[in-house]
Amino acid sequence: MAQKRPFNEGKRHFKKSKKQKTSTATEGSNEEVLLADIRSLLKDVKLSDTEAVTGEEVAKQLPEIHAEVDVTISELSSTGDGLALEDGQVYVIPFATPGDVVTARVYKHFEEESYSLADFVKVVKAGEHRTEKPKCQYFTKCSGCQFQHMPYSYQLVHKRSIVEKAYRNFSNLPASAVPTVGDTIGSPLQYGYRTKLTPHFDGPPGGRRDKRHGIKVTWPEVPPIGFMLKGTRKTMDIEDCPIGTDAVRIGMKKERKRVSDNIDSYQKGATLLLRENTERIEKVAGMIEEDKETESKDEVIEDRGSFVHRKTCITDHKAVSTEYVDDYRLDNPAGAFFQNNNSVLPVVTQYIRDHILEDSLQSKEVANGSSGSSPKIKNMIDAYCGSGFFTITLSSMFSNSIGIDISGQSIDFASKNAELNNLPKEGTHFIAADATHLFASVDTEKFPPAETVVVIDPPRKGCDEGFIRQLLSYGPARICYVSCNVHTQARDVGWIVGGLPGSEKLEGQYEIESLRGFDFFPQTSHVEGVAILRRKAEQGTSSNGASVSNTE
Ligand SMILES: C[S@@+](CC[C@H](N)C(=O)[O-])C[C@H]1O[C@@H](n2cnc3c(N)ncnc32)[C@H](O)[C@@H]1O
Repeated sequence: MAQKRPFNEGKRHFKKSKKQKTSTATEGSNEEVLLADIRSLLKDVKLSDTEAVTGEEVAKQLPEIHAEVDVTISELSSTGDGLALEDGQVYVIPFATPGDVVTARVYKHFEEESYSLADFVKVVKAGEHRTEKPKCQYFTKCSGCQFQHMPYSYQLVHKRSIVEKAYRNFSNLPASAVPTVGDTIGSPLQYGYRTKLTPHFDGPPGGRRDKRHGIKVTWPEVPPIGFMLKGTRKTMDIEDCPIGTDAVRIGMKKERKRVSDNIDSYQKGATLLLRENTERIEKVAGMIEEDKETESKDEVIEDRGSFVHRKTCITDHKAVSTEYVDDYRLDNPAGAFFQNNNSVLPVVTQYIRDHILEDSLQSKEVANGSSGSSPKIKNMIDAYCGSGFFTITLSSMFSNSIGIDISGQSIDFASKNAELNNLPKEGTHFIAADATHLFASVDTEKFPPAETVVVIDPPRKGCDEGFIRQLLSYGPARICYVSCNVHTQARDVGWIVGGLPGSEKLEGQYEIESLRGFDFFPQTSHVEGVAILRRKAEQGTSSNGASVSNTE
């Protein structure tokens, strides 16, 4: 049992501060995001009396490494950790909530940056947001989830603040340029939502050396198969993961058994794929009851109105997985990127449909049922399109679309998906290339910027400057930027609105119309950001491109 010890008690647990090298954070990384939160928490801390008197920085007394301290959590960081401020040092402790008093075991000091990393040991006194019984037996050990002990409503409130802070800390924009962040839209499923899990196992001790020397690798025992043990590089054994869908959880049990039974056939560690696959069958009377009776242990039957969804788990990276978003069918290479929370996808696509044209002449016409002139925005460019998720689910709104993705395999599937969903061939095109080459391929006669919306959904690192520069030169009427990393999204949106360094003439063309998070990842600290931007009206022109008279 960890010993309870109030913070700062007992000198033997403290050591003199030594200068340590500061972390080398990259843009949008966890370290950088955490540092921004730490700096803002420290900002209000006044200099200690001694510092004020001597003008010298006095070496701080910090707990010895591995010492246990009791601290009070004052806030949650954007990385999902509890932050406690004690004597000018911030303690970063996972699995804690604001108001908690927790015992934590310190394992690393960053003295220049005035923060320390610590493992969560136990709750001494629960804060008001620690109300939920975690559904997973591995919670606080596995590194996958951070929030199972918090009510879902509070998770959403916290995720809104993550979006707010991202734009405050990383967009470089004045507060006046950032609209009020909307409430986070929740996921219909808060557990049982992940359609893909990738547990792994490590090779046996000495396995690499044996392999190098041509010796057959031997396994003294079946290794732990699961996810990372929090705060370590070790894999922990995980039998079940309640954020996975039922089909994926069934697959996990089967795969674990298969690997255990065949461990000697592996020469090294491996990552396993568990990807849900859906077969949609038209429902006939009595089918559900019949299917439930004959339902095998490997499948899950779901009643979807006029259809039945038969769900199974794919483990072969090269197989094709199918899922449905509303009535759109999306096929994908099972091992390639596809959104992981199917339950929230109809919600986000409907939101984008409702807002992508807002404020334009077109949306007013649609709302009034009038159609004096032809709709203004007719085209969509889907940058970082993967297997065409946005092109396909938004296709009813546009007559022309073009998608680009660096993965040739995803582009092949995007074309197949367009066909599967009956998108018009002449109006739908996909290119396999780096997104930076996108605008060179866009025919501005077919895609006039004033009649085009660009949807951007890049990987976590965001877009690069080259892409943003070309986007600004092209100048579409509207931009919808979707991202699983709101920090790099904030940086990129900052460039789009405020201009890139050295591109002064492209500054100030855009304004942010709306910003909000969607909870694609319940129980974790991740949030998906959706930012809608519009091109500002040029002088003498309204935002919808119509001429504006200067006379009343
Ligand atoms: C977050 S995924 C989005 C995919 C798709 N929009 C969806 O929702 O399924 C990001 C995509 O960016 C692609 N990608 C990564 N780097 C790229 C680049 N430099 N140019 C174009 N596509 C890129 C990846 O292949 C991946 O499909």
